[in-house]
Order: sequence, then structure tokens, then C-alpha cells
Amino acid sequence: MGLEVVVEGLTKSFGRQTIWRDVSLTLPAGEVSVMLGPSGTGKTVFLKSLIGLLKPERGRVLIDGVDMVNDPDRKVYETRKRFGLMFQDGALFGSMNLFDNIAFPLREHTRKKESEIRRIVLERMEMVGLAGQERKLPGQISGGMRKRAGLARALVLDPQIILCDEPDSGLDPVRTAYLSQLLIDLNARIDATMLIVTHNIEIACTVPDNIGMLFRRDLVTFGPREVLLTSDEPVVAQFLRGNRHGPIGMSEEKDATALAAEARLSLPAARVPEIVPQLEPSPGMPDRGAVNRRRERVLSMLAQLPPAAQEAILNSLLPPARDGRR
Ligand SMILES: Nc1ncnc2c1ncn2[C@@H]1O[C@H](COP(=O)(O)OP(=O)(O)OP(=O)(O)O)[C@@H](O)[C@H]1O
Repeated sequence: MGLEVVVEGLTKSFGRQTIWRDVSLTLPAGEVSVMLGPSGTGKTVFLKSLIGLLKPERGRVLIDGVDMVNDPDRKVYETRKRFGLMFQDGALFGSMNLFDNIAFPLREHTRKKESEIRRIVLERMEMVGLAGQERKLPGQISGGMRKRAGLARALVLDPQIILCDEPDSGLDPVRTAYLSQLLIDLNARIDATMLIVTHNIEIACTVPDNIGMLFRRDLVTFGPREVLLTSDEPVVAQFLRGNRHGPIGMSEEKDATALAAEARLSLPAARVPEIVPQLEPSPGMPDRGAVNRRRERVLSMLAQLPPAAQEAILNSLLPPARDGRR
């Protein structure tokens, strides 16, 4: 099963620019979480801090007893091997074919025989729908295929935690829907803890068990998906609706004058997305182990959640009616 990731009081700056401060959250073991946030709010910096590639000034990131911020490099390096990382562009080597790209971490970090490497690489390529494409170069395949190749490479060392940085960037809506299903199927198959950074509302509404959001140097919220999806926080509502009106501006924050002018206008209400059911694994896939664990966890915290989130959670636990509605 995946590992729990506990983040406590994390603060990161570059020089005088504070990226975010005092961020605390727990990625529950084996569950899928999404981190939302407008461009430039430090989502990628957050991912890099989890794996110890960037060092926040304050706070801890605890994974199986190792603190990725403060422990010696040797321990951090060992724990990093338990992560699988999927970067925005797949981060493939352009001169290597897909097989060699995906085999790279195995050849670099293990002493496995070539026959074993071949078995693992072909299995992971099959998992992400790339069977038969081993000899293609990254330049000869589509962006979506490159992303799936990046995902296959992230899987070869059997990671217990998978971090995906904007897996949907550059994909059309149909390919994004396939990718969402692939991420859920993957979670069902390997039960890894997953954190996906994205701007994509479709992914946020259908894939994760938990959702968080970074804005203006703070973690606005992190918790069961129903909390953010029913939130009436202006920044959350604006982000979910993809609306110009609200605290998020072109350069991340609007100044007080612009906000006051907006408040004086009476603006048409934008469409509020409904809570849609979370994706389930494809037919033939195992059930997700995370579902039962999450149900117990969320029910134990129910009384502390806002009323709208409580209602949405209880509705989601009801058996579907004959017409498929809850
Ligand atoms: N190594 C670095 N040195 C200095 N500043 C950095 C460094 N890495 C990131 N930053 C700054 O940190 C801020 C957050 O960047 P980050 O890439 O994490 O944002 P993001 O939320 O992932 O954005 P996007 O959604 O556009 O990818 C930006 O202002 C960026 O310029």
C-alpha cells in the first residue's frame, strides 16, 4: 500500500519572495489527492519540496519516519526512491526510444538483469496503453503518448507515492478524460498514494478523494473532495467556475481597487459545477482499496466538516437509485 505523507508547518521562500507559508496537510495512504491553484502559486515548488529537491526554510515532510526537509541527504535520497514522478512534458530523453526511456530508472538504480528489466518495462507500457510502441522516439509520438510514457517510467520502481505535475497540460478534453480514468485504474492496481497538481476542473471534480488549493501564499483548504466542491469561499468558487470575477486576477492577485469596483457591479451568476460522482475503476480492474479506508476516515471526521460537505458525503454513500441517480 502507499505511504502517508505528513506535511507540517511548511514555509518556502526564494530570497524575499514567500511562495507559501505554514502549509500543513496529510496525504492519506493510498488515496488520490489533487492540489489546485492559480498559476504561480507554488504548486510545483510544493511537489519538489515533498521529494526534498527544494528545501523549505521551516516545517517538516514526514514519510515513514524520514523528514524530507531536515534529515541528512543520504536518508532523503533513499526515501526519494519510493516516489514516482510524472513531469508536465514527460521529461523523456529525445534520443532514446520509449523502451530505453522507461527502462532508464531500472538500469540506473537497480542491478536487475536485462530480461527482468524487459518484463517490467513491457508490463508498465501495457498498463498505460503503450504496448507495441517500444521503438518509437519521443519526437515521433503525440503529447498524450509522451505523458503516458512519462507515467510508465514513473512506475517502474514500484513507487508507493506518485506525484503528477499537470498531467493534463496540452491534452484535449477527450485525452484528459482517458488520462483521468488511467489514473484511477492505476490507483486501483497499485494502491499508491497519489498527488496530482492541476488547473483542470474536470480532473479535480472526477478523480481525487481529497482536494487542496493554494492561493496567496496560503493553503486555502485541504480535505475530502466534498469540502472544496461545496465551498463558498470566493477564491474557490471563482476557480471552479473559471470566472473572471473574484479575487484571482491576471497576475494572481487583484488589488483592492479592482475588487471594490467589481463589487459595485451586479454581475451575472456563473454556472456552478454540480458534484459529480467520482470515477470508478474500469471493468476488469480490482476495486480501489482506498475507498473503504477513506469512508471510515471521512465518517470519523464528519462532524467537523461544513454542513454542505457533510450532506454531499452522506449522499455519496447512499446506494445509487435504479436510474443511476443518488
Ligand atoms: N528555483 C527557483 N528560484 C526562484 N524562484 C523560483 C524557483 N522555482 C520557482 N520559483 C518561483 O516560485 C513561484 C511559484 O512557481 P511554481 O512553478 O511552483 O508555480 P505553479 O503554481 O506550479 O505555477 P503553474 O501552475 O503556472 O505551473 C513562481 O513565482 C516562480 O517564479
